[in-house]
Amino acid sequence: MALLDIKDLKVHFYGRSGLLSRKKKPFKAVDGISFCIEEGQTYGLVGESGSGKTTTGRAIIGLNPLTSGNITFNGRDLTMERRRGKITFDRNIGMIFQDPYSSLNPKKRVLDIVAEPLRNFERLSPKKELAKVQQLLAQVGISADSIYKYPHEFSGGQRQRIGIARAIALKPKLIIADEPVSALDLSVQAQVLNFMKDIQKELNLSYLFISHDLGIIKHMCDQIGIMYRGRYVEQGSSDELFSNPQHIYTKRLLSAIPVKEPAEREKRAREREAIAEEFQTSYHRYFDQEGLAYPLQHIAGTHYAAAQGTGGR
Ligand SMILES: Nc1ncnc2c1ncn2[C@@H]1O[C@H](COP(=O)(O)OP(=O)(O)OP(=O)(O)O)[C@@H](O)[C@H]1O
Repeated sequence: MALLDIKDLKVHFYGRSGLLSRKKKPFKAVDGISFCIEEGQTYGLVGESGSGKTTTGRAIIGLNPLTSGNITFNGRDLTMERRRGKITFDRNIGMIFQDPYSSLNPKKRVLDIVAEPLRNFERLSPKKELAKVQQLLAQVGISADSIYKYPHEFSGGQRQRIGIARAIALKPKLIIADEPVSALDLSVQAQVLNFMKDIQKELNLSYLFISHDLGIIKHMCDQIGIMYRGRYVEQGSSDELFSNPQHIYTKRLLSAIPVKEPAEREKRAREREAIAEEFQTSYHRYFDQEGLAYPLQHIAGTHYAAAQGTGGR
């Protein structure tokens, strides 16, 4: 059984449709996505800004209410438990946020930041709590004497490590990492990503890795879902999606990845032109009149169709 099983997840926000209108029109931030994450694996959610990636992550962790759909995690139906008011947050799901500069409270010491989940879920004596925080900091490569410092005294990469220490404090099985390195310099990005991989092995963690950067997604993820305006256009293994994309939107995203070699750059520019032409001529096959991606079963031969047992390659 998968560690996390998401079925037909919908998160709609309600706002007024116009200044004079009383009718509330739903904004479908997430509109029926399904995927699974296996233990120890990394699942990447990719898409342009506003495609619904963060909303999906927040819904899974319990920060956004679901409109409909089901979340089964670690053998438990979280949707049902939340509906009955039994739980809001599951201690087995941690979160790493995008911006280590704003996600750590500047007024709190490292000790209080990292100890926060422990204080919410475990009642440790001050001595045990101190030892635990020191051990967590050692695990992420921050010296134990940093506990009384404040976030501004650290570099961006160090702050993200402190965020990771907080995320792993309760030994979660799943971490939702929402653009965890996009606010960092390129050289620091690689360090933090490799560190995330190391700690994944050490703790047998699964990641839901949210990013708009396909290069990073390729480096990190086993399975990938491509989102567009709240829906999936395609999902599959990292190898499949990068070597044989099916949906025109995926092809467009891939063709936009920068390349270093001048000869490759020319080839890529030609591919981009061909894809732009295909996009114009076959748009109706992939998108409805409002420009929304068709539910994927409608596209013959996609990875998604195969995964749903409704046909496919
Ligand atoms: N609480 C809310 N109320 C109304 N609309 C919202 C709310 N939260 C998110 N949205 C809208 O839902 C859409 C999806 O947002 P979301 O942040 O999930 O996208 P994203 O793919 O993560 O983009 P980004 O990479 O820019 O964070 C956006 O249009 C956003 O404005």
